[in-house]
Amino acid sequence: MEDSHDSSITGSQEMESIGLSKRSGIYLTWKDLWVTVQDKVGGRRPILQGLTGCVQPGEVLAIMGPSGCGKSTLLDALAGRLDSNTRQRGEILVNGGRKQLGFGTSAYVTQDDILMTTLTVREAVYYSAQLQLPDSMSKSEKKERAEATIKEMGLQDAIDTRIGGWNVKGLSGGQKRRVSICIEILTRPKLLFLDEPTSGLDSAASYHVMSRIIKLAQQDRRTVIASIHQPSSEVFELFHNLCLLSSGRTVYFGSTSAANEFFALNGFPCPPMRNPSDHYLRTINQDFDEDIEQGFGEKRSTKRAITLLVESYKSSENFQQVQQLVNDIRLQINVGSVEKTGSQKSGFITQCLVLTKRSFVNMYRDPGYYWLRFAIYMALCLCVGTIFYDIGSDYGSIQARGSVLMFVVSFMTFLAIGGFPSFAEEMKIFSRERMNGHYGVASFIVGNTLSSIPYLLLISIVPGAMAYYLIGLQNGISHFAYFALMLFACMILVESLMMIVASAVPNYLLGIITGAGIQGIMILNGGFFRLPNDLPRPVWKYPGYYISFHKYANEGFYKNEFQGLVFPNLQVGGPSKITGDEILTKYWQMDTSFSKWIDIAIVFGMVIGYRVLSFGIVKGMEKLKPMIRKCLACSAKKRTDIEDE
Ligand SMILES: Nc1ncnc2c1ncn2[C@@H]1O[C@H](COP(=O)(O)OP(=O)(O)OP(=O)(O)O)[C@@H](O)[C@H]1O
Repeated sequence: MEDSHDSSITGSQEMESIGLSKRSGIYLTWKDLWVTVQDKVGGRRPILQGLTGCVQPGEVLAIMGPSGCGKSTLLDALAGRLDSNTRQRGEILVNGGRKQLGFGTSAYVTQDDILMTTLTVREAVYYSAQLQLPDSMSKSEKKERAEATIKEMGLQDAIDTRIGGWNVKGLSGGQKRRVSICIEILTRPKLLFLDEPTSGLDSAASYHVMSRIIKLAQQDRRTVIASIHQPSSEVFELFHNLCLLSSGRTVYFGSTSAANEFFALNGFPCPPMRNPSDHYLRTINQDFDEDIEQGFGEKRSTKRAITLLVESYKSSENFQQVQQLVNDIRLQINVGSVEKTGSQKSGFITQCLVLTKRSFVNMYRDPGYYWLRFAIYMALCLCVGTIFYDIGSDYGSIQARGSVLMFVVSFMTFLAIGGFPSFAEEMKIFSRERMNGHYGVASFIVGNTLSSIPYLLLISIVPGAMAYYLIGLQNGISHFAYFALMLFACMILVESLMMIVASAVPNYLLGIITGAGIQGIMILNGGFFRLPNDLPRPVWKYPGYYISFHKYANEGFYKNEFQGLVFPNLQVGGPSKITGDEILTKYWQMDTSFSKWIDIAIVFGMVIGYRVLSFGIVKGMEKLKPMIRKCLACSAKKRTDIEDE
């Protein structure tokens, strides 16, 4: 049976091999592609083992195989998105050259639907259109493109339905999948990667979605690669070529129509009335190793069946043809010919405005972002206001004022951490959109900052006023204005701190713990629990004291409250009255040589510093990841060369 392998594949491929250089579109080839990860004992475990293949304009390639066989890894490797802990070896060429796939050239639809759950389908796609499509397109053109794409994906009936999340039931899983696809095909990219585009869709929806994607591919000679789990026979037939993997090895690469013949000739004919793709997957799934029925009533173990098929493919004429085609593409395609379809994206100002608006709407609709916090602040301020009600101006009120202000600086600002889960969700969306090049890091930071200002102002003013006037802190609107402004500055600072944490620690539970820990240290260093002069002095006071924003916030709040007031002095032997300035220097050991406005300016300066730092971290990570991967690939290559010698 094995002798007949070559002849079984001959003639089954309908790949182009002549006149490639005259063709437009994207030719993607990969040759001897290996991807490895570190295993538990310090060695390297291969995920992809020497894969070779190609995909051409107008074609849709299906990557299939059992769960964990490396489908997503192959997609990620081809799209240049592998994790930094993986190492890649082999050659991936775009139109015959080592080109970076940029915005407008390629798009990637991830397996998880990371969408803004508070938006409707129309809003999600339209905001995305505004971000991705160039400023040269009018608003109405962008709207039209968004609506046409929604229609293409069969979502017109759900157009005004919210995507839905933990608090609101919205779209079904399959509809969310289609929204994700809509967003990525808005720019009509020349190369499209789809990770499980039909997961969660029923067979009719899968068919319609895939046939629309295939139409898109053929319309403008787009190149499409999709990993797919369990296509129905109708969907399977839509694909032009199939890359069948098992444990990172190629079992079959060639036209979908010839796969049946390949399996039959190797002794695994597809039984009548069975979906061919189900048959292939069952034949090569070794997770539940069972005997596979071979032709003529014979049975073989799955492992043996896979080895046989892999070896058979390697020695087949089909494999030679694929290699030949990969070489032809490399030699004939003009390296510089990567066309960019929508390479022009919206400008910085448009991105900032759209992101501000989108984020503002999301914050308004997501109760977990600010509204819950607003309610808690109201309750807290009512509590603080009643506990410290009408604080008076006797000697005992000095300590009480200090305590209540410290509570405001530490706990009330600490609570800003509560919005972190919602913020982490927004960061996930940012990461997906950023990976696909929809907009820049700076636009995101500006958008997030501007959209949060109205909510933070509201929280500082309304509950703040309730607490301020119930307690009876220093009279005068300018004093209250300073109090509210400093509270606002502290809250936006904590949010900026959490932005840094989220850039470095994307998991929100870990993020909350990290953020809470950092704030705990800062509170301790703020100069209240241990007065400034009593702090240890390794070099110049305790360094944490200067880094902690609580120091400046405390100073600002205290100066605002105490300066201008006079209290009776009950200390034996002292004068009968004590001024606010004396309290600041003697009791609280604060530096009064500069004004409270300097303190607030320092806090606002820290806000800017923190936001710039998060920009730097995100940018740095983006730059660092490819560098690390490049270095690792180089060292892996050197090691292999040495081993070969
Ligand atoms: N960055 C990584 N670090 C460690 N292991 C990884 C990494 N990426 C992938 N793997 C492992 O490689 C194997 C293949 O993973 P991959 O996600 O590519 O499979 P898949 O075929 O897409 O699976 P599924 O169909 O279930 O999504 C899995 O065992 C996975 O755990």
